Amino acid sequence: MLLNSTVGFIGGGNMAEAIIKGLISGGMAPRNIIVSDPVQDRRALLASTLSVRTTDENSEVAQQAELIVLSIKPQMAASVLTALENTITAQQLVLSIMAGISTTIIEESLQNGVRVVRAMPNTPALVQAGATAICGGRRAGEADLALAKELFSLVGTVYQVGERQMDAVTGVSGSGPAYVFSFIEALSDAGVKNGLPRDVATGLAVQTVLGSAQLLQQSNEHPAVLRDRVSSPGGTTIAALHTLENGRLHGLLMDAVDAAVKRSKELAGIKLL
Ligand SMILES: NC(=O)C1=CN([C@@H]2O[C@H](COP(=O)(O)OP(=O)(O)OC[C@H]3O[C@@H](n4cnc5c(N)ncnc54)[C@H](O)[C@@H]3O)[C@@H](O)[C@H]2O)C=CC1
Ligand SMILES: O=C(O)[C@@H]1CCC=N1
Repeated sequence: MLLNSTVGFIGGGNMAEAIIKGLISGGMAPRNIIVSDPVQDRRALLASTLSVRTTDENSEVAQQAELIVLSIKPQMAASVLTALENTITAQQLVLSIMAGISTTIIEESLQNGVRVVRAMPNTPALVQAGATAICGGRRAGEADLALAKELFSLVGTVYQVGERQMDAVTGVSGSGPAYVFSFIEALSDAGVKNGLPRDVATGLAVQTVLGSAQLLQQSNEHPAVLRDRVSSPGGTTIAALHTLENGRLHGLLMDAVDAAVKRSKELAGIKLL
C-alpha cells in the first residue's frame, strides 16, 4: 500500500532526508517521492543523492502526494499550512513530524475535513534504527495509523500513543539522541584524558553504548539489574557510579527531559509565523 503511493515531503531537511533514505531502503521507488524546499542546495542534494523529485513549490507536493509529510520547523507551520488551505483535500493523509504542533492546530489550519496523523521520529531513522511514536487526529482512522506505522517501521520501531503523551515522547526519544551523543562525547573525552588515542576512545565509547543498549533490549531486565552485574564489590564501577550520583546524573537527566517536554508544550502555543 505505502510503497505504491506517492509520498510528498514539505520541508526537505534533516528528518525528511532520514525518512526518505529509510523509504528507499525499504523498497520505495524514488520517483514516487516528491520533496519541496525553498533552499536550492537542499533540493540539489536530495535529487542527486536520493534521486527523488524536488520542487520549490509546496503546492506541487500538496497536489501530487497521497501522503503528505509536514517536515518543516514548527515555527513555519502557520504560514505553510495557510498557503495550502485550499489545496490539501480529505482524500489525502497529512502526516506531521513537527514537535509540539497538535493535530487540532493542523486540522483547523487546513480545514477541508483533512485527516491528520502526528509522529515523533528521531534521527537514528537515518540508519533504520529510529524510534517513533504516532498518534491519530480526530478524523484519522485505523487505516491511516496503519499507513503511518508502515512508513516509520521502515526506519525503526514504532509505538502508538495518545496525543497527550507526545510531549513526553519528544523529550525522551525525539531529543534523546542528542543526550546520547553528549554522553558518548564525554566518555570519549575521558578516555583521551586518561591516555587513549581519540579514535580508540570514541570507538570504545560508541560500542559500549550500542552493546549495552542491545544487551538491555535482549535481556528484558530492568537497567538497574544489569548495572549491578557490572559493579563488583569494592571495584571500579561502584567508585564511578558514586561520582555520577554525587553529580546527580539520574536527576539531571530527568530534569533535562522535563525541560524538553516543557519546550514541546510551549511550541504548541508559539505565536506561529
Ligand atoms: N531533527 C530531529 O531530530 C527531529 C526533528 N523533528 C521535527 O522535524 C521537523 C524538521 O526538523 P529538521 O529536519 O531537523 O529541520 P531542518 O531545518 O533540517 O529542516 C527543515 C527544512 O524545511 C525547509 N523549509 C523552510 N521553510 C520552508 C517552507 N516555507 N516550505 C517548505 N520547506 C521549508 C528548510 O529549508 C529545511 O530544509 C521539525 O518540525 C522538528 O520539530 C522531529 C523529530 C526529530
Ligand atoms: O529539537 C527539536 O525541537 C526537535 C524535536 C525533537 C528533536 N529535535
